[in-house]
Amino acid sequence: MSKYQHIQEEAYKANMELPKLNLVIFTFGNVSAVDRDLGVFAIKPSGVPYEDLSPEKMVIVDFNGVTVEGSLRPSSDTKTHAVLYKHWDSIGGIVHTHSTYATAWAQSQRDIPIFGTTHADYNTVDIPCAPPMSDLMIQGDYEYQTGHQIIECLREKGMDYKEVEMVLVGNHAPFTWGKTAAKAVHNSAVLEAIAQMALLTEQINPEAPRLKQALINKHYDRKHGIDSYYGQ
Ligand SMILES: O=C(CO)[C@@H](O)[C@@H](O)COP(=O)(O)O
Repeated sequence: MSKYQHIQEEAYKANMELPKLNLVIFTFGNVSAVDRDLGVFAIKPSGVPYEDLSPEKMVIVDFNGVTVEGSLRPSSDTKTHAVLYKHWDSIGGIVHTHSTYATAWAQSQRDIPIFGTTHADYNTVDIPCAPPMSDLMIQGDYEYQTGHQIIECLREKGMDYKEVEMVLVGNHAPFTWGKTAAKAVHNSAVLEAIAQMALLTEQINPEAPRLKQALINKHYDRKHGIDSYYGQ
């Protein structure tokens, strides 16, 4: 039994949720799960269809993106995951998809405006869209630079990765994260729903106003505040 079995199983289960939630077709995404004590994460092998996955096929990689265990090549996005784990020390899982609506906002290079309470249940701000990668970044260590582009985007906007657990990368697609791989998948599904609702909102009313601050605070706080009264 591998000493990495627990994160391989966590990553496997989380990856298998992506097609079930209609967040990917073919091999359009990847999930990873980290073990901070061991300094490694388990990630989907590159280009392997979801139906062919198993826990043992999850590749074990260190925070420099170097394979530690596994015979398959890890996801082509491995270095982006590695950079985020290295810089954000409380995240436990990362998801990358090309889910249709979130990706459409990313391709449009637009933050997703906070139009309604669904959005405010999860975030008090517009979902940030990082600028597209420069030629220099693309010609350099592209996936490593993508990680830094995400970190820099949140830093510039004064956002805390512990509060805003989702981002769009301009011209590319979304990345989400969370305390666990399952939470990161949950955040991907939430992001996709918010992205679809925001697009429809703008189509129905191109002048739709952003949600007023009192409602943003009310909805976020009743779910996440110290006086939260959401759920059991
Ligand atoms: O971003 C992309 C493709 O544009 C990749 O994330 C996607 O194809 C998944 O790649 P991997 O199979 O994880 O290497």
